Amino acid sequence: MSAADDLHDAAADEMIVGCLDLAKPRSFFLYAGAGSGKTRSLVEAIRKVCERQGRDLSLSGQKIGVITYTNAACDEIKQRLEFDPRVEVSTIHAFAWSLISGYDNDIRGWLAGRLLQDIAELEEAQAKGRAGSKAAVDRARSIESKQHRYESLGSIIRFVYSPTGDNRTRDSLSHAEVIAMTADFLAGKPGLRRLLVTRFPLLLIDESQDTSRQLMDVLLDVEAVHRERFCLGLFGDMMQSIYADGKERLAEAIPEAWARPHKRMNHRCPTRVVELINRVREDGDGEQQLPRSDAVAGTVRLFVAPQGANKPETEAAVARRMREVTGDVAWIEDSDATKILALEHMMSARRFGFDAFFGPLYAVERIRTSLLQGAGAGIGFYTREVLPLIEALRASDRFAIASIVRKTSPLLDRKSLEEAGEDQASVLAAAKAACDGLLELVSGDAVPTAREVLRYIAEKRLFTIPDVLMPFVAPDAPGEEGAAGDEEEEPNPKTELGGWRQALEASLDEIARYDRYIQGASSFDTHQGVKGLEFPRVMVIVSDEEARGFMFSYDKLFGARGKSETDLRNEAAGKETSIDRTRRLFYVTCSRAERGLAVVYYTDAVEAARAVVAKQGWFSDEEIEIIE
Ligand SMILES: Nc1ncnc2c1ncn2[C@@H]1O[C@H](COP(=O)(O)OP(=O)(O)OP(=O)(O)O)[C@@H](O)[C@H]1O
Repeated sequence: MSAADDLHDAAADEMIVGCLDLAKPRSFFLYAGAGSGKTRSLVEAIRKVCERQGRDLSLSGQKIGVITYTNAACDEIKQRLEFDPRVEVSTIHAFAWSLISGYDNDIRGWLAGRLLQDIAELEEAQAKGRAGSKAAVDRARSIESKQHRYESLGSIIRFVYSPTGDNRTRDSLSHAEVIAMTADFLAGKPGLRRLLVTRFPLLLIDESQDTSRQLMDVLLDVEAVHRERFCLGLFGDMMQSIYADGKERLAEAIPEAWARPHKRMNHRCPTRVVELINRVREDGDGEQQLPRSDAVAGTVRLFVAPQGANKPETEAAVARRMREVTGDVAWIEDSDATKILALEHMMSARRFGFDAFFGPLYAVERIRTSLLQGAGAGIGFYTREVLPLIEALRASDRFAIASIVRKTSPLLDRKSLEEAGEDQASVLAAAKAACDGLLELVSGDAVPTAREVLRYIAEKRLFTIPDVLMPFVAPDAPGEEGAAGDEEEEPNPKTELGGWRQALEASLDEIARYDRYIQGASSFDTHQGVKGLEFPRVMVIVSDEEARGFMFSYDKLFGARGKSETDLRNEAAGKETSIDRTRRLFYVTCSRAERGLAVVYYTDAVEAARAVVAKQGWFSDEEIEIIE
């Protein structure tokens, strides 16, 4: 270990600690690339503040607030701070809810307005659409469900929300609602702003490049109004902004008055990888990093393969070649030791066989982020209730079965048991019969579709059906499917309803595979899944054809294809282009590597691609190989 390297960016850390002064707070925006130890800086700065001003915090009952991107990051930081009670670490959702929970009348009013607006929009679409079509039936059901929720608002005394779990009952709020509501309340209620800055005079946000733009905008406003007594500290890296709901051009929105600490050393990557990511970043914001003086040299290779190649075989050949080049046998002998990163989720979905479920939902912009996080009531219904129950049933794990069913099944809720009175045995028998039937349904030769399972569960009342899935509980009325040749109005696949309608036709197995993927339990992953993580060996798969090319283009990033008219238009208007997005994805994935990095580039014209990549200079001639 080189102590000088450890201390290379000490000035930035000192600046951050200086900003976190309760008596004279100053907001800051940390500028630092991959592997620069941002999380470490955050934890160390908080430790110092607690040492110096912890007593003041305890006396005033104030706290240092830390907002993380994932629950895993939240737990990690809490642990590293030894669960210090003066620090409140939470995800953005939990943080937002901690601010607004209890304001039930305001929540009711906000929801009423939102539901009426949604209903009006659906009715307008209904008036324009074709009566009797699938889309019209879905819309009618959605209107009915929203109307029902609207009517029940008056009877709700206390709204509930669970940042980690799933909201199911009529008094519960969704993730998106809590975020939108908090942003609106903070914007319109000066009292709530004051409460925020009094409770959390120091508020730090990790991965701020991907924090919901609605909340980021309003927090920047709060900071501007309460600058004298509030420090907003933003940690993150704009080059690693990979979710669509983050605030674009956050760095440019930072006020002059803020401090801008800067970290330059990369503590994670080998020298060769640092060189590569510096080149990738050159045309982005130009930020350049230094490798540690004790960093290993590391190995980087770009393998060019034809688009029509057998992909699993090609990738196995790449691993063999990496073993040869590096002498590191783990490339092939330990399949879990290499992280294979598809830059686009659909590529993973096709490889793992969960695309029929994932594809239609992924196409719906509004729910994309929660889909990738495995969140949302519809997803949770399957991944946190149905699948665990089936697993427990298959294992005949009576304890697990009972605990899952007891937790959320309406069959066994207090009301049902009370109503049954003396006859509770029959209620339990009904639950058992429902479980046995479910096991039978999923044990046949043909795996049932997600919708078949949904309908079974609704019929037996085994679990409460979340609102989003309610329209699919009843069978489609005759004619809804649309006779052959009939020009029925198709449900709009861009809507949540249209997405779910298609996704539910996938087999239940697909949802199980989707779940494993989202949990990071496979050796495959993507940039989203590996955010903040590091691995010894990384294989990055890039393939425009597979990635469908509408959001990203590696051919353009590597220079094999010219910019489109849209790219040029966006560039001229100062807007983000597909090349910018692709560059950030590539940066995130490459910068995870601690030793070896293999990039597998599938393309139509192998020789031509090799020539342009060599000309671009990111990889040397020796580092580029063609795999036939
Ligand atoms: N000052 C330091 N001295 C030694 N090691 C460090 C230092 N700072 C960070 N590290 C190590 O470098 C690696 C990267 O740190 P960390 O994950 O905090 O970086 P990051 O900036 O959050 O990365 P990214 O943005 O790429 O996710 C970790 O293994 C961490 O332990």
